[in-house]
Amino acid sequence: MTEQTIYEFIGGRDKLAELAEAHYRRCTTDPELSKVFGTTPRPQHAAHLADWLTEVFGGPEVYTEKHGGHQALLRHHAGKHIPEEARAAFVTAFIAAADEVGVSDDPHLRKRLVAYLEWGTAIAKDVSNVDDPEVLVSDQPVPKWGWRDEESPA
Ligand code: HEM
Repeated sequence: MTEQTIYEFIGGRDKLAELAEAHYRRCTTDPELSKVFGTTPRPQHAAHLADWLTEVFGGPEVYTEKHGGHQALLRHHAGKHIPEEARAAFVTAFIAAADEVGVSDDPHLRKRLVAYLEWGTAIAKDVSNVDDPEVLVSDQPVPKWGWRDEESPA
């Protein structure tokens, strides 16, 4: 039997879309996060985040097909100057959103989600200190995050 991907285990695109929406609501209302995200939601943000998460967690490669892949994601963070408090708040908000929308509390799933978030937010913070998006060049594919350490790029 083929092992389920994290994408399938969570509940596919619909659950990831719910999660992305709940997370993004927190980004524009949380005191630390709204310093970076602002308080006016951008209409496409949650859907694009859901596409990214879909691809990272082993679903269809929709972020690569529709939104420009890894390099595009890096460039979205250029010049945002993300402070450590906001990076940490992003992780906390994502897990709170997962609870809110009823993502499984399976301990291994939750461990892999936190590991992904810590890894991904550290990169976002790092590249956010680059002001010119053109400087951020990547020929890497969108990372895939599996159930085991050796199945992830960290
Ligand atoms: C795992 C880590 C992260 C992922 C997967 C992620 C994902 C994304 C995506 C998909 C976009 C593009 C949205 C669009 O196309 O409209 C984006 C933009 C953005 N991200 Fe992130 N992000 C991460 C970490 C962070 C962190 C830690 C912060 C700040 C605390 C942050 C702040 C922003 C901002 C300010 C934008 C651009 C403005 C906007 O679209 O609302 N991101 N991010």
